[in-house]
Amino acid sequence: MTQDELKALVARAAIEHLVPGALVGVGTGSTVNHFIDALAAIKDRIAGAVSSSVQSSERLRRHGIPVIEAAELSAPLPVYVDGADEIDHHGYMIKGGGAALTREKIVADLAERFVCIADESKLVDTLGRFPLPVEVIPMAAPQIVRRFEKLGATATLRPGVITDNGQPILDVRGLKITDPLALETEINQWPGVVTVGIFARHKASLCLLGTAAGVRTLQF
Ligand SMILES: O=C[C@H](O)[C@H](O)[C@H](O)COP(=O)(O)O
Repeated sequence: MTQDELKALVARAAIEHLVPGALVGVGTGSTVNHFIDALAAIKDRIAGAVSSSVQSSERLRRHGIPVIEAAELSAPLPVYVDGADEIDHHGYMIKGGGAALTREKIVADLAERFVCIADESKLVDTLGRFPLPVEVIPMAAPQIVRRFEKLGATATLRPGVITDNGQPILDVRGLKITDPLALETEINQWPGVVTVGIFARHKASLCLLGTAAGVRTLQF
């Protein structure tokens, strides 16, 4: 199976984890695009979607799936479904390869369960091979770059990319992520950081991993 077929496989499998009649939180990316397409087939069985990006909202609406603003929610979402750039054996993730990390973390924070859908190439022993995305306030970018240098890493602005929130993204290479929770907490405290793409406080509850042998379910 191709990587894209594995993504489609886990996207379809995620439908089984939704709560009938409820809203569903929807992430962003190529794997989630397959999930949105699968959602279209059962749209009468959900109340609608809370989206994490302009891109996902547009795709949801094209399928006739109602999109509800996160700010309008008065109760938690039972489930949030999203992809990842990397996921480890604890359910900790790196996200933001598609620059949607801030809204993804906001919607994930509204949900009781995070169902990660990914092909098997995303499973790693230690996070950090994928460059860590960090959304930043532009005037703070140089000092944030220097802070990463002190940690032995290199941070560069992602060329030509501005997020849905109007901010740039730094991609950080060479970072040792031995303790994702501690590193997420530390980077969150740096002035000018909007969102760091470590999802440790908002880790996956479950991962549906696409493998050549079928869907492998990891519980965390
Ligand atoms: O900003 C983008 C998101 O964090 C995506 O969920 C992540 O990049 C994975 O995307 P894909 O499913 O395209 O590999």
